[in-house]
Amino acid sequence: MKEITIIIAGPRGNMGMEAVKLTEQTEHFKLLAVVDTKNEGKRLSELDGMPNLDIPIYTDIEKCFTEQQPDVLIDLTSPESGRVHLEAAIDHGVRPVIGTTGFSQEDIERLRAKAEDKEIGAIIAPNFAIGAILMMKFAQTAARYMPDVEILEMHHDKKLDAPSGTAHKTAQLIAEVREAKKQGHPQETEDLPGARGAELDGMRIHSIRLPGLVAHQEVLFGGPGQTLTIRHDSINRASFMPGVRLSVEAVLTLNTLVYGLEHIIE
Ligand SMILES: NC(=O)C1=CN([C@@H]2O[C@H](COP(=O)(O)OP(=O)(O)OC[C@H]3O[C@@H](n4cnc5c(N)ncnc54)[C@H](OP(=O)(O)O)[C@@H]3O)[C@@H](O)[C@H]2O)C=CC1
Ligand SMILES: O=C(O)C1=N[C@H](C(=O)O)C[C@H](O)C1
Repeated sequence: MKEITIIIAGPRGNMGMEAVKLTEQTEHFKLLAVVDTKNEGKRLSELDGMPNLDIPIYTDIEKCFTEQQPDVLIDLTSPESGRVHLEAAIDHGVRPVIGTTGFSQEDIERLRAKAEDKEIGAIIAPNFAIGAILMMKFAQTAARYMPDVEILEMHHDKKLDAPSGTAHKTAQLIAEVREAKKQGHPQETEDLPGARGAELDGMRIHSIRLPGLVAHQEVLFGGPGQTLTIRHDSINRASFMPGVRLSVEAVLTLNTLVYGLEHIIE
C-alpha cells in the first residue's frame, strides 16, 4: 500500500495518544510531526508516554505546514482549534480528518464550500466507532416508524461540549426522515430550567457527565404500549481507531467535505 504521511494535532489528549499509536501500528502510515499547545522545538520522543519517535513538535500549525507537507491532518483538539486547523490544512492542500466535535452547521457549510473551492477532500466525523455509526443508522430507520424519540448521551466529565457531536448528528439524521413534531404534553412546563433537555426539531437531547463513563448513547423511541431502545457503548478509545484509519484512507479519494462516516460506510 502507498505510504500516507500524517500530522496529528492534539497528541497528548486521550484521542490524540491513541491516534499516535495507530500511526505506529499501521504499516503504511507515517507520522511526520505533531501540533501541540506547548513543547515547541522538542521532539515527540521527549514527551512522557509517547513512542520513541524523533519527529518535531509545533505549536503553530502555519509553521508546521510551511516546513512539512503531509497528505493528511488528524485533528483531535477543541472546536476553536479544530476550525483553525481545518482551514489551514485546506489552504495548504492537506486533507483534514477532524474527530473534534462542537462544530455548528454554519461552520460545516462554510468549510464544505472552502473544500469544494479548493477541490480537496475533508472529513468531519463526530464519531469514528463503527457501532456508533450503526446506532445512528438504526435510529434513523426506527424514527420512520416511531417518531417519538429522546436521545440520552453519557460521557466522561472531562468532555467540553454538550450535547455530544454524536447526539447532535443522530438528531439531524432523525430529523431528515421524521416530520417535525413537538413531543411531550402540549402544556408541559419546566419547573427547573433545562429539565426537559435541549431541543432539536421537537426532539429532546439529554447530556450526562460522570467520571467512570467513556462515551455512551441511548436513543429511546416510544409508541402506544411499547418502547424501543438503541444503545451504543464505547468502553475505550481504541473503539474509535478503525474509523480513524478508514477516514485517513478515504479522505484521499474525496474532493469535498464529508460530515459523518455514514457517508463512507454505506
Ligand atoms: N470523533 C470521535 O469519534 C471522537 C471525538 N472526540 C472529540 O475529540 C476531541 C478531543 O477529545 P479528547 O482527546 O477526549 O480530549 P482531550 O482534552 O483529552 O485532548 C485534547 C487535546 O488537544 C489539545 N489541544 C487543544 N488545542 C490545541 C491546539 N490549538 N493545538 C494542538 N493541540 C491542542 C489539548 O492540549 P491542552 O491539554 O494543552 O489544552 C489536549 O491535549 C473532542 O472534541 C472530543 O469530543 C473524542 C472521542 C471520539
Ligand atoms: O468527547 C468524547 O469523548 C467523545 N466525543 C464525540 C462526541 O462528542 O460525540 C464522540 C464520542 O462520543 C466520544
